[in-house]
Amino acid sequence: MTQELTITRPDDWHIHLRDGDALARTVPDAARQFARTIVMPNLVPPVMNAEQALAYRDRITAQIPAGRQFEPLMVLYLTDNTSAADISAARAAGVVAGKLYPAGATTNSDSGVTDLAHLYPALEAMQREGMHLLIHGEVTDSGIDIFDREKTFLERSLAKVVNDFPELNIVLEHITTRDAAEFVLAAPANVAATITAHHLLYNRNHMLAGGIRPHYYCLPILKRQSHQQALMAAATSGNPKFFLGTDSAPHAKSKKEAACGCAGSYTAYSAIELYTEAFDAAGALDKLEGFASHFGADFYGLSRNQDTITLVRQPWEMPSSLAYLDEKIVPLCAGETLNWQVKDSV
Ligand SMILES: NC(=O)N[C@@H](CC(=O)O)C(=O)O
Ligand SMILES: [Zn+2]
Ligand SMILES: [Zn+2]
Repeated sequence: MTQELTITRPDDWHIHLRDGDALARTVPDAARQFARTIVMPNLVPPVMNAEQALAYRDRITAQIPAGRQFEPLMVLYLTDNTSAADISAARAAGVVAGKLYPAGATTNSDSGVTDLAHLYPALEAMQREGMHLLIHGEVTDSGIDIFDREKTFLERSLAKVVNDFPELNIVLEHITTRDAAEFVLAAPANVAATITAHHLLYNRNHMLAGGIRPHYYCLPILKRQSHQQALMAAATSGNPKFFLGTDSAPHAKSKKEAACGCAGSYTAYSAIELYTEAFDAAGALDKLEGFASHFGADFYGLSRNQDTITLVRQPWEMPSSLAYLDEKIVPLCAGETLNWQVKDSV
């Protein structure tokens, strides 16, 4: 049995750090493991131009613990009104990607795109400037069952975007279905996907059987076990189209444990340990480094990290809650025993 595993330091290609006082929790948690993170722009109000992205980046970097190397990579929130000029200005400011939220699909997506046709000038500019397109891939049609919204998005929208922008680098974020994994596999090399730790470890039974467990509630929602298995197969396949994106999405305890709870699971506290747990269970620890530390950087055209982290098999208990804003947040796997731990990480 492997007792210790040293890998290139990983990056997180999809994270929600939030803003203001939340950054004191989220930035140190992420920086403990990751060298770089792709920072989601769904703030209130969203990060819609270069100036806002730069100001947000400064608020994040102010929270990096002394002595840590951590680079937030900024993302523009795309709206119906995002212009080619907005894209050029963002690119010039170092923004690496634009994020497509179909309006109403998820947390803070009200300003998102109502019709893809509105986005075509921005997508043309992104393709020209070499800026990546990141997608929350779900339809918002209330007539479509929530468990089918990702699959329907592939058919109704993604196929057309991939076809119309052959030079645009596209990341289908936080995939949750066999259909999405197959779509990405069949697509050209400019289409990739991130996979979360929770979609590898869990399926909808964990959320709904024997009681409703709100901390597993995230979007796109957990699917049936056969989809979980397909995601595990994709993540451990060694195919560089699939890489790590935690989608760690903090919501305070009272907002999760509520009659109408928020969508999002907080995994940043121990994300790499959760992924290691999943890869270990699949007997695929040798595939973790590519997925967590190489393929994302390669897809973004960035150099791989030079330093390493070491994971040790040493059981520990996830705290039942953590300080967050002026209350608490419940990390995924609260109170449970995890087998893997990052060595010397504090
Ligand atoms: N994943 C989630 O359930 N929630 C995310 C938004 C998102 O990534 O869709 C959030 O910002 O809370
Ligand atoms: Zn999303
Ligand atoms: Zn997200």
